Amino acid sequence: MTSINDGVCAEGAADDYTFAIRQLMRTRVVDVCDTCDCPKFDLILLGMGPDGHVASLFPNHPALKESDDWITFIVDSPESPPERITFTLPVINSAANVAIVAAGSSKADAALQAIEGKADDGPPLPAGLVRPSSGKLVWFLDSEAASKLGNYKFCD
Ligand SMILES: O=C(O)[C@H](O)[C@@H](O)[C@H](O)[C@H](O)COP(=O)(O)O
Repeated sequence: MTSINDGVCAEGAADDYTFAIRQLMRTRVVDVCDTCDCPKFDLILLGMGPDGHVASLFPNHPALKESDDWITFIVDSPESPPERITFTLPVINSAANVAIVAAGSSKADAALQAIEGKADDGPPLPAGLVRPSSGKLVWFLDSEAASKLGNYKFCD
């Protein structure tokens, strides 16, 4: 378990967390992605906000485009707390397995847009940008969160 250093600023915490992950890769606790230098986690488990954010990657935020750093920081999160650190999309998309869990009707529009890309013409939601390059993505939705999806078979 690697905890976030909350005794430093967000930028320092992101650097410390990156260092910790690098150590885990050196000691082979965490694999390296086959196609890039990112860590390859066995499983990344994500919640999704009603706005479609995952991790602390919010819609239209520049952190969504971060492609150099494994872990980045933000100081202007639209949700409290404003200062956060987050895995970047390249790390999430390097995982062997990614699970996104969403429950409740407040997630229905974002689930539709992320999974089917249909809700509006805006840019893709962060959750819709989760596309593991060689891993598996599984969504876990309750019936309310899945209520706007078409053509899906649901298990009980
Ligand atoms: O501070 C945050 O960014 C949120 O707490 C968050 O990331 C959360 O995981 C989702 O909003 C889904 O949460 P629920 O599944 O509990 O609705």
